[in-house]
Amino acid sequence: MALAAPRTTTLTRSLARSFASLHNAPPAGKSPTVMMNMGGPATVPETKDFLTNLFSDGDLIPLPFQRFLAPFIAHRRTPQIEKQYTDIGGGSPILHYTQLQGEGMVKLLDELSPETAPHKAYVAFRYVRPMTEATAKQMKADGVKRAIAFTQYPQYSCSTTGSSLNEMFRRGSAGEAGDIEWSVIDRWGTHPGFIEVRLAFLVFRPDKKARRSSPIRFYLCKAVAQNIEAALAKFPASTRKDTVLLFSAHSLPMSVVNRGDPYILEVSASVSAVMDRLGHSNPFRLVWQSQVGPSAWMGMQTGEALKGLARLGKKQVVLVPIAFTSDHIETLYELDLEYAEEARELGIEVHRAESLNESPVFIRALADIAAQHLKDCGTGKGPVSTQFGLRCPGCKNATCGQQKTWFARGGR
Ligand SMILES: C=CC1=C(C)c2cc3[nH]c(cc4nc(cc5[nH]c(cc1n2)c(C)c5CCC(=O)O)C(CCC(=O)O)=C4C)c(C)c3C=C
Ligand code: FES
Ligand SMILES: [Fe+2]
Repeated sequence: MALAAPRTTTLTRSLARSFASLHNAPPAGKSPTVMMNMGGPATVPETKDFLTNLFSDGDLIPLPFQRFLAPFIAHRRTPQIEKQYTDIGGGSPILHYTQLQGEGMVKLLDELSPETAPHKAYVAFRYVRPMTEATAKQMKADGVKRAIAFTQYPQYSCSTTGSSLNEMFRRGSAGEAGDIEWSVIDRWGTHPGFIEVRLAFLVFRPDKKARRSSPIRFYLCKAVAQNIEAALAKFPASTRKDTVLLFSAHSLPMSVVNRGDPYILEVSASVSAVMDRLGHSNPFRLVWQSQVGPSAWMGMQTGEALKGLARLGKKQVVLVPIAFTSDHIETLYELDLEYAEEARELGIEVHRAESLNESPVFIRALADIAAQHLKDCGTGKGPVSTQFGLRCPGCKNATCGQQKTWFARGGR
């Protein structure tokens, strides 16, 4: 079902997924926006609940006797993961950055899309507070009538974005979020940008070169590329060009890849776009990290790749997290503490490209993506993308089908 032109407004966005609302402003005249993501334990004692919720999610990890096995596995894994969260400063910063990005985004959105202003960001996490259920109830209490489910995972996987949308579908179709008209921003790893919206900004940019190049095509990639350039600058100018860019993304089990999940392709497309933006200044590879459990996962593994590069005589590496927009245990612990240290022992100098975190370029990109989405909805392009409608050819999960139909009808 196509959405009508945005008359009033409610928008809600956040990081991993968000929801924006349009037509009728809620009672206080606010325009709610929700941002959705997996979340991480903000404090160490929340680790066990986080892991229990994560291992209970059949869309992420289908387990036999899941209700019993999930708490058991979580209990066994908790001490090790608690130690990791302690080592990175006492918890995951995902909530902090998601709130910050959401607030920054809606401020810009008020300027970019005044006809749907004022906008407000909600956060809906999958495994920790604020959980999707609680956010849905809050939106109902706030009287939200129109919302955008805005994934904060740039690249789509059914185990991440798909799982969050399934959960919002379960809550929404049960009436827990109230009577909301939904639309979805489902992926944006190489978002084409918003030519019209960007134009004013580009005209006033001091950087004339950028004005005629293509920041409007790869604005997100520009944000990533800036952080790579900053990391590259830490190497001596004489050897900088020999530095290997090692893009590292969370891996996927091969069972997920082999049922036709789009994530691997989409992460690859992001890497390709970033390298285009960098003018292919350096050699690069895309590798995969954070495998869990004994099954086969997508490789090559990041740790093995570093060992291989050392064997091949490489002396300089920039590690680039490419599939998540803020710091988390995989960047702060696995990349910074584990892999970087191992690499140094192997004789490689390693610097990590910073995560997007508070990057104003990135927050601007989020606002552009939402503004363009609202505009598209207003011109009858419909509440979901064309790609969103296609299930994985190997999908046997009935909820995926119901969820896609429900969102394609605007949450009806
Ligand atoms: C794009 C990002 C991610 C994908 C894809 C993904 C798939 C995926 N993850 C697991 C299992 C675990 N993931 C865990 C933590 C975790 N995962 C991501 C991102 C993606 N996961 C992040 C950002 C985090 C950390 C959150 C934080 O620190 O704030 C964990 C918990 C940690 C641990 O026990 O090692 C598990 C377990 C699977 C099975 C999977 C694909 C099916
Ligand atoms: S697993 Fe991909 S659509 Fe169901
Ligand atoms: Fe994960």
